[in-house]
Formats: sequence, C-alpha cells, structure tokens
Amino acid sequence: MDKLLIRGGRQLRGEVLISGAKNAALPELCAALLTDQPVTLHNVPRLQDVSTMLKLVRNMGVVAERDDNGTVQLNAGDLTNPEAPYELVKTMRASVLALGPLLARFGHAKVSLPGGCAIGSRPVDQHIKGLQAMGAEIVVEHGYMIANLPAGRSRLKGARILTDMVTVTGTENFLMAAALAEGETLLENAAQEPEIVDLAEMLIRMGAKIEGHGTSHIRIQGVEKLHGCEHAVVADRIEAGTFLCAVAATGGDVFLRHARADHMDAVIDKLRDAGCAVAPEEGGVRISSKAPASEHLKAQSFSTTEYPGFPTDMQAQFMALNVIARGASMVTETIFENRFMHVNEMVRLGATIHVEGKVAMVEGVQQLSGATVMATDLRASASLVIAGLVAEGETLIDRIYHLDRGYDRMEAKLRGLGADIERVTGATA
Ligand SMILES: CC(=O)N[C@H]1[C@@H](OP(=O)(O)OP(=O)(O)OC[C@H]2O[C@@H](n3ccc(=O)[nH]c3=O)[C@H](O)[C@@H]2O)O[C@H](CO)[C@@H](O)[C@@H]1O
Ligand SMILES: C=C(OP(=O)(O)O)C(=O)O
Repeated sequence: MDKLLIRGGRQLRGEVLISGAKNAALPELCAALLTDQPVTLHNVPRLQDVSTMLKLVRNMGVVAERDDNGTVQLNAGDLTNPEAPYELVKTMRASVLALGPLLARFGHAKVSLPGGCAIGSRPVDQHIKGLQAMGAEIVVEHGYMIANLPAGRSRLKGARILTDMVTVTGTENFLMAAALAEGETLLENAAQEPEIVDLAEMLIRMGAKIEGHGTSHIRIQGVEKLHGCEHAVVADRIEAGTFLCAVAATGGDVFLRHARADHMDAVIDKLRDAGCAVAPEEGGVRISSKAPASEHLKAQSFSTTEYPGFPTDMQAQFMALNVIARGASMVTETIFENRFMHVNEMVRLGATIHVEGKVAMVEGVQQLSGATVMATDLRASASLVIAGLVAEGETLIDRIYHLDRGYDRMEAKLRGLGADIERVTGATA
C-alpha cells in the first residue's frame, strides 16, 4: 500500500495547474450515457474515481478512451448492459449517478447501492423518491436499486421534485433524467454548486432545455433525444482550495492557474480574514502568506453549509490551518455526521482539538511535530498532507489510496512548489 513521506518546514512557491473537478467529471461521464452519439470531455482529471467510472461505463458496453492530455471520448451507442455491479461501485459513491441517465434512456437500470462511507451514512432515499415522482418503479433488492418504467411507458414524465434536503448528486440525477423525460420538471431546493452548473451547461450542449441552474429552482423541458457534444470540465474548486490552505499554512506565494476565485468565495473570505493575501489574476488565483502561521495567521471559525456556503469538502483542510494559526476556533460540520476522522490524526501531530458532536474546538499551537498518521477519507488525507507540510520532521501518511481517489498527482504538484514530499510505493500497511 502506498504512503506519503513528508519532511515539513518548506514554504511553497511558484505555479500549480488546477485540474478539472472530480465532482463535475463524474456526473459528466454519466451524462454521456444519455445519447447514442459520441461525447468528448476535456480537462478530465487523472484520478482513481475517474478510472473507476470509466471501468463502470465500459462494463455497460460504452466505448471510452482516455488520452494523456485529459481528453476522454465516449460512445454509448452500443450500450447493452444498463447495470452498475457492486464490485465496481463499492469504492465510489458517485456511481449512483448512473441511475438517472440509464433509466431515462433505456427505461431500465440496475445499480448497486453504494457501499458504506467513512464520513457518514449517505442514504440515496431522495434519489429514489425523486425518480419515483417521475414515474419510475424502483425496488431495492439484494443490495441493488432496480428501476423500471411502468408497462406501456417509454419515457419518464416531468414532475415537481422537492427534496427533504439539498442534495448535489440527487440534483444531478434529476437533471439528467429530466432532460429526456416527457414534459416539464421543476427541481425545487436544487443544489447550486458550480459542478451542477457545469453539468447543466454540458446537457444544454447536448440539446437539453434547462433554465435556472445555479439557483435553487431549476426548470427542465424534456426532449426526445439528446445528441453528442464536446465539453471541458470546470476547474476543481476543492483541489484549488486545498492548495490555498497549504500555502496559507506553510507560507509562500503561489499562482493557481485555472482556479476560479468566483467559485471559492467562502473559503477565500476566511483566508483573507485569517491574514492571507488572495487575489484573482488573469487565468487564475494568487495567494501569498507569511510564515510562521502561528504568528501571522488568525484562526477562523466556520460552519459547513451547501454552496455558496463553506464547503464540507474543505472543512478538514481549513482545520489543518486553524491548528497552527493564532487563537481558538470553532469548526462546525453540518452536512455529514462523521467528518472529523482527521482530528485524532492531527492530535497525533501535536494539534489541540476537542470534538463535541458537530463541533470541533481548536486551540492553535506554535508547532506540529511529524508522526506516522492514517488517512481515513479523501479530504482527511488532504488535511494530513497540509499538516505534514508544516510539521517539524517527518510525517508518514498511510492509506493514501483515499487521496488518490480524488486528487490528480497531488504530491508531484506539491513537489513542483518546493515541498519535500515523496510517495513510498508498495510499502506494507
Ligand atoms: C461526487 C460528488 O459530487 N460528491 C459530493 C456530493 O456528495 P453527495 O451528492 O453524495 O452529497 P449530498 O449533497 O447528496 O448530501 C448532503 C446530505 O444529504 C444527505 N442525503 C443525500 C441524499 C439522499 O438521498 N438522502 C440523504 O439523506 C446526505 O447523507 C448528506 O447528509 O456533495 C457533497 C456535499 O457537498 C460533497 O461532500 C461530495 O464531495
Ligand atoms: C466526499 C467526497 O466525494 P464523494 O462524494 O465522491 O465521496 C469529496 O469529494 O470530498
């Protein structure tokens, strides 16, 4: 199992290229299932979840080719097997995104319930409820969601869908299903994330009729057929935010090429309040920060909420900054019930954190000291990398397959900025 070895204490300087967003690429790969024509996606990040999704669609009969420049060509013209088996979905929650497109185009889908997840229980009841409102008959049997159209129907029908909570992949499933449904669908309480907007823009390129994406009310007029398209995946705001927090923590000056400041308002506001200089520049975002953080940065309290609020996917990385910033802070996680798995590992590095329910109380310390720690989920892994970059001495991060699921060559990018970080390949657990 690979590990990351970090020798902390170096400032980060230079330029880093931000990749396409994992959370946009995954639904967009599924959107290619909606048409029998070729779809070309550019700026697809090179990471494990994308490889898993490609394996999943190939298993359905889709022809999918990826080149070294981040372009993926897909053709679902001969899709014969509208199923997502457990073996292929167990490591990736986003596989549920196959359900809406398969059902909409083929009138049938069999998708495994995703496996357990470290950050919370993550049910898919809202996905099922919404698709049922569009006329689908869905049963959950032997760990699979088996969805069909009623006898005599060839298309889903438009519906008004009001979910109990804002759900990102739920909104994406409904968008894709509604694009091919008969009549109008109104999504109320829709997620507003930039990845939803990017997916909607791709669907519009395919001939879908969508209005209101980027707001909580999305209106879709279903069409009979969608065609192929070419689309570039939006920049990854979570990868960019992770690099912003890394530079804030270590000190230094970095230009994040392709990063979108307008997608990161909540995180950038907090970084500025902490004392970093963050500014959009032509083609990206620049951050500069003074070291040591314990002298120059002030810890920030925050609470995770849906976009445009502070993203839950940035909670762990910002906490890594708070642990070595000046003063006390309160970090509240409102989206997932178990997303503080990084806390115990940060404590092993010398952090002072006390968790009570949804709240982590952090007391900034002067210095962290390197240790062996365990990655427990994707963003927890990223937060440990940040902590390792500032800790004195060596930090060894175990189980980095979590990190590889969602970051495109992270250690190579950090090395390019001057970090002392290496992958220890094949080391035993
Ligand atoms: C691939 C992808 O885009 N993943 C993102 C997506 O996950 P994902 O789309 O799975 O997260 P949701 O927005 O659906 O989850 C929000 C909350 O709603 C709950 N819920 C959701 C659906 C449902 O049917 N029932 C239910 O109870 C979840 O357990 C969670 O507490 O949004 C999350 C919240 O921003 C991010 O952390 C993930 O990185
Ligand atoms: C939780 C995440 O992803 P997923 O929904 O794919 O598990 C994430 O990207 O932080």
